[in-house]
Amino acid sequence: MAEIRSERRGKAAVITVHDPDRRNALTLELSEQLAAAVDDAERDDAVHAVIVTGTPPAFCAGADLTALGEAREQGLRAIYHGFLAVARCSLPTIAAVGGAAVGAGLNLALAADVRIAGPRARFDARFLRLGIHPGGGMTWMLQRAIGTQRATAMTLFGEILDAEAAREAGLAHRVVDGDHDALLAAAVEFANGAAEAPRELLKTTKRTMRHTATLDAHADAVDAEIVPQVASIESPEFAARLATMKARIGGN
Ligand SMILES: C/C=C/C(=O)SCCNC(=O)CCNC(=O)[C@H](O)C(C)(C)COP(=O)(O)OP(=O)(O)OC[C@H]1O[C@@H](n2cnc3c(N)ncnc32)[C@H](O)[C@@H]1OP(=O)(O)O
Repeated sequence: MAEIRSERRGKAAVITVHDPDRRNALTLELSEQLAAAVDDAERDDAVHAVIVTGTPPAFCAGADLTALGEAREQGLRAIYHGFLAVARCSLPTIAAVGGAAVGAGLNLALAADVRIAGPRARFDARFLRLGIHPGGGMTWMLQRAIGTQRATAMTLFGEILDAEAAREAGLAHRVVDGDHDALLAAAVEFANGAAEAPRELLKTTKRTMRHTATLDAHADAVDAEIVPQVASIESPEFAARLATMKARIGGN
């Protein structure tokens, strides 16, 4: 049965698009469930990071082709609802890409902060070859992720990147050898890097990063960081951690 599966692994929420027989193609129902699963994870105070993946062999084959011909603005926006929830998630997000990420499936991968690829990952913009204009913010996300030249190669020239090419382009942060379990284990281990940080601080810092990425001047970034930085120094969480650190290094 096509469904979104959600589980907790330590402080990571693992959200899986599960419809392997149809290569995890996004229906309206799956997109709706995906958005709900991301919202659930954000509401769960035990969750510090969100991992999205697809049941092998594909990551996500994009929009459901059987319904795409009938889709108009509302339908398209409904398909995008799922990966846009990933894109606006306040917690750090990882896409564990084990197979083909095509069209809206590439968007789902791009919506995450970090992509970890398995050896069979393939990143395929596809839209134009299908005769459809890119949507869901792909032209924006892809240029931000890998720059205009590489984004143009994928979008206008149809270049498909395998795992290694994606890593070289900076589209994949890491490539992990092995099967889907190994990929997921690596994604969970990576997510553990966010487990020790205070949850609210993760969220504030992610918000700051989004903002400073839009700034031109270094000095404006210093200004943007100073208020949340002072707030963090005034927090009981910092006082406790500082005391622990001082005790460990032998200070007073
Ligand atoms: C607004 C958004 C627009 C977009 O997202 S544009 C992009 C739309 N997506 C596509 O064009 C991708 C189409 N699919 C593929 O290219 C391939 O598949 C894959 C590379 C993803 C995987 O290849 P392989 O592993 O060889 O699988 P297989 O034999 O092609 O397909 C297996 C079954 O999966 C169904 N399927 C695949 N993609 C979709 C889809 N996007 N929507 C609906 N069904 C899909 C097929 O039909 C078939 O089904 P059956 O076994 O019954 O013949």
